[in-house]
Amino acid sequence: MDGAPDTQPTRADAQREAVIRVRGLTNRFGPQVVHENLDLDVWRGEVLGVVGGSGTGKSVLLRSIVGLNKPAAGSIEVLGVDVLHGSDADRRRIEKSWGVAFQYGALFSSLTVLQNVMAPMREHLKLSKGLMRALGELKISLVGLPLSSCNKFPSELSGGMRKRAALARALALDPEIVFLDEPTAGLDPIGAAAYDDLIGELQRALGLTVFMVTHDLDSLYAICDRVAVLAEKRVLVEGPIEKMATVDHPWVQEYFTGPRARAASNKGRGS
Ligand SMILES: Nc1ncnc2c1ncn2[C@@H]1O[C@H](COP(=O)(O)OP(=O)(O)OP(=O)(O)O)[C@@H](O)[C@H]1O
Repeated sequence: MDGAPDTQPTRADAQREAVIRVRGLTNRFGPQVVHENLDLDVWRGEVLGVVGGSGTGKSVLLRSIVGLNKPAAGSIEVLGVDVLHGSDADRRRIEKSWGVAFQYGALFSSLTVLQNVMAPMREHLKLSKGLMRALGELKISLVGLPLSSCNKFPSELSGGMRKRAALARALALDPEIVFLDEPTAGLDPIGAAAYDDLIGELQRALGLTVFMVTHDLDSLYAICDRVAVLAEKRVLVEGPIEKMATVDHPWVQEYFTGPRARAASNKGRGS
């Protein structure tokens, strides 16, 4: 490994549309530098898996893109809008184009599932209550939750159901891009596989672009079109998962060629 980022644009890249374009991103917390000069493109319609060791800044990257963390330097464009310096109107417009499901759901605990899903509609759309309710129920069905869960509070749901409810809320405004932070963390293997299937199905049916922070090798093999590895404060390497085993870097080697990776790879190929 010569240490150079393996992110040189190819001719195929030039033909794809970057719905997210991150350039020269630097994030610091006091003396700690989390990202330094990080570049990343996310292509329309892909499922991108963002991986890396603990503390490499996967969540900080996600939070920077959706405007919840102010970087020290760099630029971030989502659907052509400058997320860091755009006008308030641009920001509101762009916020309607994405949905975010955080690791622990981050649902409003005092609202029911349906009220949670309706919350972004109340904020961004001028719709009658009846219409919001109908759309909310539709999103709840779409993620495979029974309609009986509409009137439950988050504390009355299982962990897996909470994740689905968070996904329903992320889909509330018919977004083009969905951000998922460790969507299968804490789920049992069957629940995690079912959640992966759901994401894959929704991505295809709705034409979503999915930015997924994950540690889950099964998810990477099952649904990700491309993987971006965060290491050494930047995107060290990106590309199809098959490429990762050839990358000469200790963390990448350990992660992508260990026994868990081999098992996930076999599962992903259906063998
Ligand atoms: N608001 C903050 N204030 C100070 N430090 C922070 C803040 N947010 C994140 N950090 C630090 O930035 C680093 C990257 O955090 P981040 O949560 O992005 O890591 P991660 O790659 O998602 O890790 P994990 O896989 O363990 O979830 C960590 O060292 C974390 O402590």
